[in-house]
Amino acid sequence: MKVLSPAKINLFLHVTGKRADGYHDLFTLMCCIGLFDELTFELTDSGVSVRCDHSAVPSDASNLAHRAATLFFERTGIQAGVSITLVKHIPVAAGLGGGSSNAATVLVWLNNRFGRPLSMDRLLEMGALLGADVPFFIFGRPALATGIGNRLVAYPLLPSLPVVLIHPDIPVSTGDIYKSFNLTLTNNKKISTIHSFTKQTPFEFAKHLENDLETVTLERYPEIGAAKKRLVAAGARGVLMSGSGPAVFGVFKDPAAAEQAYATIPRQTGERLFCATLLTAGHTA
Ligand SMILES: C[C@@](CO)(OP(=O)(O)O)[C@H](O)COP(=O)(O)OP(=O)(O)OC[C@H]1O[C@@H](n2ccc(N)nc2=O)[C@H](O)[C@@H]1O
Ligand SMILES: Nc1ncnc2c1ncn2[C@@H]1O[C@H](COP(=O)(O)OP(=O)(O)O)[C@@H](O)[C@H]1O
Repeated sequence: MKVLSPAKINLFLHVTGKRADGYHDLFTLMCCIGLFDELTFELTDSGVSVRCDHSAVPSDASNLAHRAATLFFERTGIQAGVSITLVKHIPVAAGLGGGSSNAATVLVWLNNRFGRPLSMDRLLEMGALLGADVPFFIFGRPALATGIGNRLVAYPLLPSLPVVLIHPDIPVSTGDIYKSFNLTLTNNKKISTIHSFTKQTPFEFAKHLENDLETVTLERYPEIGAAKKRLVAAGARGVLMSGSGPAVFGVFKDPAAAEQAYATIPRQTGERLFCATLLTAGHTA
């Protein structure tokens, strides 16, 4: 049984506070895009195993797909196992949520396969134990997220536009970026502006695309700013880094403009480009 597991982008990401546990509170708009990993499931009598073709992704019990399946069997008490084959197409540690998406896909698939022993609320709770982005992928629709990214409200007003992604070949650790983030640099001006954006506010690409974590990454990795400039030069209506980076995306007015940009943007060594569409109608894991 083959299932697709999508990437996400953050159309805005505001860091609104730092919590006692070291995590950061966010206000972010997330949407899946049509760039997918592939998971194949085979049910077994017992045990969990994961095979993954990507050298930067573990195949042992630390793989997020493995952790998700183990958690599912532990929490439900179901006596069975699963063998998962994972083919990665989503760049790893890119700010595109690939591992979190895989974990969500596993939880939702197993839950459906075993007759839904877990409610949506339970699934969301379990997802949050695996990673801050996992609940969003379980939720499955464009969403405004608060808390550490786990309190979700559907956002229905995103137009289904195409994006071109550039993934510069730079290793970026989400934890490191948050650790270096200076809350006071970005926070003061914001709180009222941020809270005026609700699920009824139409999204304006010229106005709302903003990611506080760029204050860390653009300074540290000039390649990210340079990639944004190439997207602008190729005609993007707006450009932004996704999540903690290093992937950046440009939003284009139609598929032809995106394909033209994808074909003509000059590539740097090691970098990968992708064309994908915002999955505004949601996706099913
Ligand atoms: C930045 C975002 C935006 O969507 O995405 P990515 O760049 O990872 O895709 C998320 O906040 C990342 O979510 P996720 O990648 O699931 O984070 P986790 O594995 O839970 O956390 C990795 C580390 O980042 C820090 N962290 C994460 C989330 C958060 N709201 N505040 C934090 O300070 C913590 O130090 C944590 O140990
Ligand atoms: N199934 C998985 N897919 C991708 N990365 C995984 C997976 N399981 C564990 N990881 C690890 O999680 C880290 C973050 O990967 P990923 O989810 O792709 O990035 P991001 O947090 O930037 O969205 C990587 O260091 C990777 O080795």
